[in-house]
Amino acid sequence: MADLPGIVVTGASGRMGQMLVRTIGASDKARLVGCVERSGHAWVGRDIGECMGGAAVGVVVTDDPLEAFAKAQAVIDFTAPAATVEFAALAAQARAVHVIGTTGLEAAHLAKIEAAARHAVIVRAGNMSLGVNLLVRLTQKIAAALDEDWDVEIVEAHHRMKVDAPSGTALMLGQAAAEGRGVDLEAAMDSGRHGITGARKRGAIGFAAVRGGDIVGEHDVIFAADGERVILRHVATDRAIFARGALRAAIWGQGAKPGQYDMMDVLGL
Ligand SMILES: NC(=O)c1ccc[n+]([C@@H]2O[C@H](COP(=O)([O-])OP(=O)(O)OC[C@H]3O[C@@H](n4cnc5c(N)ncnc54)[C@H](O)[C@@H]3O)[C@@H](O)[C@H]2O)c1
Ligand SMILES: O=C(O)C1=N[C@H](C(=O)O)CCC1
Repeated sequence: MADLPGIVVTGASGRMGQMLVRTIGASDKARLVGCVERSGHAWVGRDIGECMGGAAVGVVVTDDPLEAFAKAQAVIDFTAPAATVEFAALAAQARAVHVIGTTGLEAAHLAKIEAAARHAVIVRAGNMSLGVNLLVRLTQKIAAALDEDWDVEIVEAHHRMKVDAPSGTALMLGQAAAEGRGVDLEAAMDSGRHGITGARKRGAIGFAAVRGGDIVGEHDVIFAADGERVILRHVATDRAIFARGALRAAIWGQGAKPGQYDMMDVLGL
């Protein structure tokens, strides 16, 4: 047991944090060695098992990430952009693999993560599920096969608490469509239409976001031409798919050289 990779979960009280604690607890390939929450959070100083309504598991939630990371071989991080940037530097200092699921990262955040990856293994993906990563590959292939008579639209739906849009997954799918077509996503992106928008620009890659209720995550990639449509769809019904992917990435990262990787590397897609 002691030779299994030790994992720290950041944002342990969150929707993904709790799912990760359960997934690692049930795994025979890794062990939970730490849980981090923000300072002032009611769970800090308490056993994570009891916080989640069960028996004590011997892991006390801390607000000191460096102390927690020092005991770990990997950090799994589904929190918020500012926290993730801080954790990237600390995980590199502790020589722990950093698995980043956090979305909504902007250019300045990504530059700091890239800097940390010079000294450490970082696996980052806007979606850690096998199904979505397959969909990304399919999107790239279909976009490469179809010309600009086929309009690409990405429609995503998530729960009412999600704070970023387009979703990380939608951006991965948009990037795949842009790569398939050999264009730059930033130049082709048309997101959040409103008002008198004018007719659709040829070659645009459109994004639309739905937010409501407890939707775990749904993504459609629509290729629409005159007279026909191709629609690729992924529907997540359980956050366990993201947690399983993240744990697989943490274990895979143990043998890797410093650098930044994604789930395509982990899954061999
Ligand atoms: N990549 C994927 O597969 C995937 C899947 C699901 C969610 N996500 C992303 O993961 C992130 C979290 O999603 P969620 O639904 O769990 O959100 P959430 O709001 O339920 O959880 C976030 C947690 O992070 C904690 N946190 C914030 N700042 C912190 C800090 N400085 N130190 C320690 N903890 C801190 C919060 O207190 C909270 O408990 C979002 O960016 C979301 O888009 C990614
Ligand atoms: O619940 C979320 O938030 C999710 N975020 C990821 C995204 O932004 O695509 C993955 C799906 C769930």
